[in-house]
Amino acid sequence: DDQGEVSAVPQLFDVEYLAPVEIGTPPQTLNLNFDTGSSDLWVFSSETPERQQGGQKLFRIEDSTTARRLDNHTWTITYGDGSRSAGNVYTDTVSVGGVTVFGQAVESATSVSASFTHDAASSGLLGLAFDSINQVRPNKQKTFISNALDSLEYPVFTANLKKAEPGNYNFGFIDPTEFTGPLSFIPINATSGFWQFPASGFSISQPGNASFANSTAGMFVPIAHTAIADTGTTLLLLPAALVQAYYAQLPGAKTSASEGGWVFPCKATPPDLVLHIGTYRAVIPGELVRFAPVDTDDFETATVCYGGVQTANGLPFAIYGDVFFKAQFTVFDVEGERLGFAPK
Ligand SMILES: Cc1cc(CN)n(C)n1
Repeated sequence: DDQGEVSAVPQLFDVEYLAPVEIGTPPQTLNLNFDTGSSDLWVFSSETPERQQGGQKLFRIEDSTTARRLDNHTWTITYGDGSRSAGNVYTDTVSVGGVTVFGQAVESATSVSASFTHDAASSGLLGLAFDSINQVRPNKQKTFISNALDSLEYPVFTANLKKAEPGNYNFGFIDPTEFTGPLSFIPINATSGFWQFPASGFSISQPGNASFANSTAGMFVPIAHTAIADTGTTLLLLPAALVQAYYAQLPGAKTSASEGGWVFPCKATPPDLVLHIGTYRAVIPGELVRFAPVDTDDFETATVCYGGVQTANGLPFAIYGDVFFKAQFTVFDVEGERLGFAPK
């Protein structure tokens, strides 16, 4: 029974986490953005127009003896940040950390939007949400994890992302050395195609004082919301009322039209944010909220910092992105349709 592990390498200020994927015969290794918020595996390829390339490593379809065109199938996708891509469909052999799928749908980009062109490090995405939201037509295709599931020792994958250093995704097993406390599982609602779950609100705790989080002093603010677990989103996007109440505890925090979100004085230490998910208390350390310097390119000299917690503007749900996964070890239980969280 298969098990696999791939390193998840953060890009500048943890904007995204890329992991190596082997495609074709002989294998071509591309670094892809593992995205639990979408369900398409797409790559920059020999079909991507040169004017839309920006130095990415390409999947050279003609060099793979096992690539097969999926005739009359195409795809087009638009992500929450407005980025888009589209193209043709092939099947080929795909391996991630030693887990191999034969006949995986590999979506070749014949068009990508500017933000993809300008992201030289990412050769595409590997979707880890549910098959129902795959964007290939006329026949939807399965994700890598869906195709690999029966070959895995356990029908799960895990995310262990880190601040400013590589983390890892594991396939088919839960590594107990990657987390400290007990795993707390909650059921998810997969009908949306996302890893969707309810959260009941938040409390604040002073940095490094998680026990304070459960005391009465860390008052619980009952702002219930629906969330999705999305490793392809950089930040923690929460309901405006919750974000407002959190930053109210941080002197000097304000929204900035020019920066497009909440900013605060870099010298301030943000309080820990404790998200209440069922009985689980997900502590997001304040130092993860100090996401990136704004007025200079390093924390030492910057006076204004951009928040890792921002408002989920106009979205039907909150998005628990990489800031969340840097603080919480997460088990994606595909067969059980559950999420497991643990401190680390
Ligand atoms: C490319 C991309 C992926 C995601 C998250 N699913 N976003 C917001 N952008």
